[in-house]
Amino acid sequence: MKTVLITLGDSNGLGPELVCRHFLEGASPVDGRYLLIGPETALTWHVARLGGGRFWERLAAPQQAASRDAGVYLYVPERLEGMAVLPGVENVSGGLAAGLSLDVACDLLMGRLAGAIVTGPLSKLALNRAGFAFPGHTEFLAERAGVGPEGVCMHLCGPRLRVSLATTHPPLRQVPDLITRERILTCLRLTHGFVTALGLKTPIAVCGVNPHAGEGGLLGREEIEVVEPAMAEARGEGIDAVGPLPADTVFFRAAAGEFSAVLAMYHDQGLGPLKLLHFHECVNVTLGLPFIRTSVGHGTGFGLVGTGKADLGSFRAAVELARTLLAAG
Ligand SMILES: NC(=O)C1=CN([C@@H]2O[C@H](COP(=O)(O)OP(=O)(O)OC[C@H]3O[C@@H](n4cnc5c(N)ncnc54)[C@H](O)[C@@H]3O)[C@@H](O)[C@H]2O)C=CC1
Ligand SMILES: NCC(=O)COP(=O)(O)O
Repeated sequence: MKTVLITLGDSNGLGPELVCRHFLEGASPVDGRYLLIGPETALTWHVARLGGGRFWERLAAPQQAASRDAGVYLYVPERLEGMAVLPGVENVSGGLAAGLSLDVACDLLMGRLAGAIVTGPLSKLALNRAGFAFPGHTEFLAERAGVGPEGVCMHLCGPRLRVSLATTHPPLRQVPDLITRERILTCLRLTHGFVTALGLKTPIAVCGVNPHAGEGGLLGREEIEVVEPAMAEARGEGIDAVGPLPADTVFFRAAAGEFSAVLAMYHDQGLGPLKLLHFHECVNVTLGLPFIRTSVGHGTGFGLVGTGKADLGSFRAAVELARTLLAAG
């Protein structure tokens, strides 16, 4: 049995609350071995508010999980012991909790003491203010896994729409220069591998960079000079890729079932449509890592913490997908 790690993410964000609700409202007995990583104070705050009981067993060292039965375990990194939590408040402590927890998780994953990680949401700003110079989990995990940001592809999936991103979190001004032939090819290979593993056989659609996919060069030349050559190379490898297609209509077609996934060129081009359709059920998967990583599609939702209004769907879907991918080997 392989361990699934669950990092609480920002200790003041929605992560700890969703973890508590997932296990308190979930089926018993627990369907696998889970190791939670983060400050216990964040969990006890929510358990008290929710009126539940303690549902985890505390471990002195995270490596101990590997020899335990199915159940829910908790490891608290030393510096997070007894840490004060301020649910709903974005501060450096929340970023520190997220960063230190992720660090421990990476050691376990790279040491093959766990097979998958489900990450609770973190604040990119708080993470950086706490001294972790990464734009998000994706880049953090890629570096710690030794594949680097160029070796991974951010992918978010829901029941009808699946979207990969050619670029992750750069400022928009930098995007065109980061869309290279190699980058598109890497994302197409990784997306193809993922949709094939899901048993999907329809083509992958590739978005244009410019309005109307450049309109034959009239509205921009990236499609002709970069995207099309990369796609031709991908097709030579047996990847069924269609496009570049105008991004204003491709998602509508994909949601209707025409494509297995859409490769979008940048964050908001792909995630706006995805979240419009699947906000409460989508899962963020990092393709290209040597282990499985899934996450909620939403962020820290500071304003919702402790109100009881947060939807649990995306978190539940993230855990379920991690388990499915783990079972598939
Ligand atoms: N995987 C991760 O760690 C992610 C982290 N973030 C980070 O989260 C922070 C906050 O980002 P925002 O843009 O405000 O996005 P957000 O997803 O936290 O919030 C956007 C809107 O959705 C609502 N919302 C969020 N989660 C919800 C849930 N489970 N149920 C119902 N409503 C929910 C919020 O109340 C807000 O109105 C930022 O620092 C961002 O970078 C954002 C996305 C993913
Ligand atoms: N909008 C997706 C997102 O920001 C995910 O970031 P990451 O923390 O998973 O890298």
